[in-house]
Amino acid sequence: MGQVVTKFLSGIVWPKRQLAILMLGLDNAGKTTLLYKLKLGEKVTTVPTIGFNVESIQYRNVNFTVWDVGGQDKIRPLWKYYFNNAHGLIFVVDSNDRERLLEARDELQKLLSSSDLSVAKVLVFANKQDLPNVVSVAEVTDKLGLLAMRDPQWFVQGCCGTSGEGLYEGLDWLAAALRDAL
Ligand SMILES: Nc1nc2c(ncn2[C@@H]2O[C@H](COP(=O)(O)OP(=O)(O)OP(=O)(O)O)[C@@H](O)[C@H]2O)c(=O)[nH]1
Ligand SMILES: [Mg+2]
Repeated sequence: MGQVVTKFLSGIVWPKRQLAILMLGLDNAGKTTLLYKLKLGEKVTTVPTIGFNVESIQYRNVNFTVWDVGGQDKIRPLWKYYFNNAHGLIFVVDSNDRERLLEARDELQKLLSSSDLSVAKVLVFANKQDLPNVVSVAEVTDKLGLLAMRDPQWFVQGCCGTSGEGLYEGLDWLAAALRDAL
């Protein structure tokens, strides 16, 4: 009974914040893996996403609605249909895919220069940090051209979508950075 009352009261005193997050990145970056690690706490077997997945993730006092959209080059033109009302962007990079870091940079820069996407904050997940020949978080930051960018505010978090390492640190930054959003 006491627990029920406490839960009820905490809902009144600290209502849950709702944040809509768009998650994009090249194909094979690990977006869907990361989404379901956060949602289910386990590593799922994925297939390339044709279309999107959407899940709500409760973390601390925030309800994140995360839209994970397929990243294959042929379907990237569809990203713009998901821009509406996103508070923040999560851009996922395969840190083990050196050859495609420039392609990732081009896609990210295109997104951020689009007048249709008006996100205030960008969290970059430098994913697959468990692999042996991975590019460091500092190098990912440099290669994506972020150092010269002030607006929107960004943060790069190293992570491993399969083990979950780093994922909640990223969400902590996003929740704090978007504190005034809603
Ligand atoms: N070693 C390692 N593999 C990962 C990690 N995250 C994802 N993967 C693997 O990378 C592959 C692609 O993952 P997905 O989550 O399907 O990639 P995606 O970004 O959703 O790809 P699209 O849907 O095509 O845009 C899968 O085989 C995952 O198991 C990670 O942190 N480390
Ligand atoms: Mg996917």
